[in-house]
Amino acid sequence: MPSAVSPKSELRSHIRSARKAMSPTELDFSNKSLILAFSAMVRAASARSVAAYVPLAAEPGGPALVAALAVAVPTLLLPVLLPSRDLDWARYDGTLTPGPLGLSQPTGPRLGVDAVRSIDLMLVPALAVGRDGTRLGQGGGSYDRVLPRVTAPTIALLHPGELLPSVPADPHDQRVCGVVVGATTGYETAHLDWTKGCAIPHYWHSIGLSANDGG
Ligand SMILES: Nc1nc2c(c(=O)[nH]1)N(C=O)[C@@H](CNc1ccc(C(=O)N[C@@H](CCC(=O)O)C(=O)O)cc1)CN2
Ligand SMILES: Nc1ncnc2c1ncn2[C@@H]1O[C@H](COP(=O)(O)OP(=O)(O)OP(=O)(O)O)[C@@H](O)[C@H]1O
Repeated sequence: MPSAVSPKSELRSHIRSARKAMSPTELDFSNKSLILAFSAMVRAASARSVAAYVPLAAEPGGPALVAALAVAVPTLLLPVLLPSRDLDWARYDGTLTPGPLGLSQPTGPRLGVDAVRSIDLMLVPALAVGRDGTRLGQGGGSYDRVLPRVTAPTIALLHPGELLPSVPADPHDQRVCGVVVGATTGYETAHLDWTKGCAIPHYWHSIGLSANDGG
């Protein structure tokens, strides 16, 4: 008999449990190293407009991510979940309000689903990413709708252990260009990696992005 639990939901439960099991110190090290690494990427890219997300509990980046990005770029777009599960966008203006599914959302004017077409860099939430860039998200399919609109480099932030040889994929799944994997201890820096299918912008070689062949 086929299993009632899909490979994707099995992996989601596994990662969610692993995130819950991280100690406050591990979370803090990982989140700080991710913020440092992504801030370096923003500087190297001279990015002026970044789309990101407001991390849920234990999601990579943590509670300090939004404030750190807001001082690093003039325009920070954050998602607003639509009833269709597509994402609208609004500029972060210093205020957030509770939204559905425990999300915190921006309160400014909605810019429309196409606002991400003109950004310089996108941070994408993920539970896990495969070496070929395939991304496992929370299961709403939101970023599978969003990513085809984005021409800017798309980067997922991950905690240690969440970059996997492969993740279960459906035909609709969209890939990310790169991943930043947080460090477990205060002595390490986050590891930056590039996935198959995207050209590495030349300026990022200088900050230690390693390419791989997706294998
Ligand atoms: N921080 C963040 N914002 C985001 C997303 C995301 O993955 N993370 N999204 C990505 O598309 C969109 C919202 N979609 C979501 C779909 C499902 C769940 C969800 O199932 N949440 C779990 C709790 C997860 C947790 O705490 O880690 C739940 O409700 O039980 C959350 C967001 C837009 N904003
Ligand atoms: N482009 C799309 N348009 C409409 N529905 C879609 C699209 N892409 C995916 N979906 C729907 O979304 C559902 C969830 O997809 P999936 O499990 O890949 O989500 P996810 O990428 O993990 O979630 P998220 O992006 O919200 O974090 C799929 O079963 C599919 O029906």
